[in-house]
Amino acid sequence: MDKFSPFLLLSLLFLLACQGEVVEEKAEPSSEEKTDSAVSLAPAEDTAFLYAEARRLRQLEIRDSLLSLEDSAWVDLQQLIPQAEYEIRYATSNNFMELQVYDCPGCYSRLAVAKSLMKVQQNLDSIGLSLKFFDCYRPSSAQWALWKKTPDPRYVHPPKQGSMHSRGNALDLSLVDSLGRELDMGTPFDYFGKEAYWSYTQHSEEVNKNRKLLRQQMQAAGFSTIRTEWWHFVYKAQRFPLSNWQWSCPTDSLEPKG
Ligand SMILES: C[C@@H](N)C(=O)N[C@H](C)C(=O)O
Ligand SMILES: [Zn+2]
Repeated sequence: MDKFSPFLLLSLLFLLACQGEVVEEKAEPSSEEKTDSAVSLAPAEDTAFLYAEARRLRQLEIRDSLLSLEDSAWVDLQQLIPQAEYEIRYATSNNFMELQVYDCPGCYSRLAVAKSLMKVQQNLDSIGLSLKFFDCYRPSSAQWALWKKTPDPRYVHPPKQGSMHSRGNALDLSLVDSLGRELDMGTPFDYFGKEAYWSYTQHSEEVNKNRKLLRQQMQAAGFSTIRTEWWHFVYKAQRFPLSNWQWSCPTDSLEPKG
């Protein structure tokens, strides 16, 4: 486990104290248990509870520290929106490149953008749905790689101008139900064709309803769409500078790409 802050340690001590009270209420121990009592610790389930509680407090602490940063700070969306799904496709070979582009998965945005996404997720919580992220911040170098494969501005933003993803302003995402199943949006993510356009009229009622819900939720939180990709959303209130910042990867995830 990570280092504990004094706050966290105090919380744990408090929890341990409470734990003591509960133990006293338990039935008289057997003679065998009495013999062991000098060395016995809390039962396994109590220890698991303490660890879970310590983890929860640590997550709250991380979340609060991220939320106190400046609007342009890079923040990890998995820390701020843990209930969402994350399948960062360019960290796998399951994408239109058929190649792993990122060394490891990461879903980052600017803090201002993340705060709006938190509002979207909060609304979705009340109807049993969640966001599912396919791509978030994308370093400029990765945008060049995508452009080399598909130099078509309808589907990949020219890297010379810079993608909104490389500003930390854009996200590629969909919706999932409470079992993590994607809602039908008519095409897969990164389907480069007319069926992915907002204007395509031949989809089923179900697809139209799902797309409308996604667009309404995102627009209400300050995001705009682009004509050709139902999954791509851009935060409008601020336009951040282009970046080639790279998130760090756990050392054991740095396996050869291919
Ligand atoms: C490549 C696709 N996922 C995407 O994000 N396209 C937009 C237009 C971009 O490259 O910024
Ligand atoms: Zn996009």
